[in-house]
Amino acid sequence: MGYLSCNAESAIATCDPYSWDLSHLTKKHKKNRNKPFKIREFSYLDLESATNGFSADSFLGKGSHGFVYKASLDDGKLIAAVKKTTTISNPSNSNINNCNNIPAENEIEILSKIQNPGLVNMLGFAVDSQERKLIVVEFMHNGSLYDLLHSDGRPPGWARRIRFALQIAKTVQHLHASNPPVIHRDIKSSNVLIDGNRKARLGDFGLALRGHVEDVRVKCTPPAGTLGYLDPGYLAPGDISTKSDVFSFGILLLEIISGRNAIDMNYSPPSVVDWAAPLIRGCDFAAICDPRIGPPDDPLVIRQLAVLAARCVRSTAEKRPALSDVVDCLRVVNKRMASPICVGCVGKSSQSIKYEPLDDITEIIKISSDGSRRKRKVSSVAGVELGSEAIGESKVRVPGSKSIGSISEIKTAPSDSNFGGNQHPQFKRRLGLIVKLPTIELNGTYL
Ligand SMILES: Nc1ncnc2c1ncn2[C@@H]1O[C@H](COP(=O)(O)OP(=O)(O)OP(=O)(O)O)[C@@H](O)[C@H]1O
Repeated sequence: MGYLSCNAESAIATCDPYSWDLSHLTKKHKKNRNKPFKIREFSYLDLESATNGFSADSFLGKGSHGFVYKASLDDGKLIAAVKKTTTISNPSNSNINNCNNIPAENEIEILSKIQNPGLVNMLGFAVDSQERKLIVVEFMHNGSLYDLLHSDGRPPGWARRIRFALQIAKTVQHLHASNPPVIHRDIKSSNVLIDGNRKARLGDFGLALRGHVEDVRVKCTPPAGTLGYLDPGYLAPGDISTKSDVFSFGILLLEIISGRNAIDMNYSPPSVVDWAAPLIRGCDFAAICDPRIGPPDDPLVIRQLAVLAARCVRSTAEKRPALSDVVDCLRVVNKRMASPICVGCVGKSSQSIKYEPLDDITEIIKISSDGSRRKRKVSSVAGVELGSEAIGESKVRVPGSKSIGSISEIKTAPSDSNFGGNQHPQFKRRLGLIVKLPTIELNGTYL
């Protein structure tokens, strides 16, 4: 069994043109930075036997690029998850400057350079006889946030939801603050996994980009992401920025608050943004709360969460907050959750409370309280095929939206006068099918 042993700095020094800027790390992180992390090269046979021949019993789930299995390695001392990709590797794709790395190659390349307690870290990899990559990552004992939010089991309460949101925000902030920055591009609840300590970790770096936005490699990579979470302003390679992750995080936050899918045909409108926007604008914060748990006791908590989500999904990327601001805000909310609330507030609906203006957000909420939308475009998903799933009829639920892989296949549809004149063309074509992204236009802002 081979080992590729390196610590963060030497890994970067040897495999990468960038140097790893550690200046932003905390004392604790700095202590860990010299701790080497090992990327092991497993043999295919090891993984085959560790998963009982990739048996149904070991099967954990299916993604757009392959299957995930639970593996028992090192005589049962190491429990891991093995991601078996279905995409055959093309040797010409493994070039470090290639803009169209297949997800498995990309994930290995990025995760071999970054390790963080907030990530589903890579332990190693293997290659099968057909040159397909298998990625071995830390096993997450408590499944995905998607399953936690959308399964029939007991739904998580507010304290847990806010903790999860804060943990993920901190991890994404860390990625964005790295040198060079890492843009995840596929933040969504099925890529948030819950570990044995009930901590939310971010996984699936198949679409992630590591580099500065002006780097050729980043600049020439086609847009990618998951429908429902994808920044509507991210239409061309050059549109990429960390703010696209902020948009996806905003959708995730709305999902955490409401317990509904990013796109759900059982709701009208199906897009969580279109659905939540008028309610937040009308200060009807209770209406966006997951009905299974109702609003939090402290109405200021839901107000701050809702307004934060609204800021993250603004259509103008520059107006969205940076992840560091998101972390600050969630820290305040998290602290508030832990502190005793004012007795007089309990039981009142959030609408009956008089709010003190917080900051510029108040202005966002005031834009329209009657729910009317100027320049509004009706949002829906029509005849979209995502992986093996076909969505098109109403009453169809989208079970954990699948990533649209490095979507060189997605091309802006030919301009159509009905949808022209808008800064974000609304329609995209994927494999000949028309995909309409969920967007709202209200004088250039979402809310
Ligand atoms: N490290 C892990 N530990 C435990 N379960 C995992 C792990 N990684 C993935 N899974 C399970 O396998 C499922 C599929 O994961 P995968 O990352 O391949 O796809 P996805 O995120 O659901 O979809 P997509 O590939 O479109 O992003 C997850 O939803 C999760 O239930």
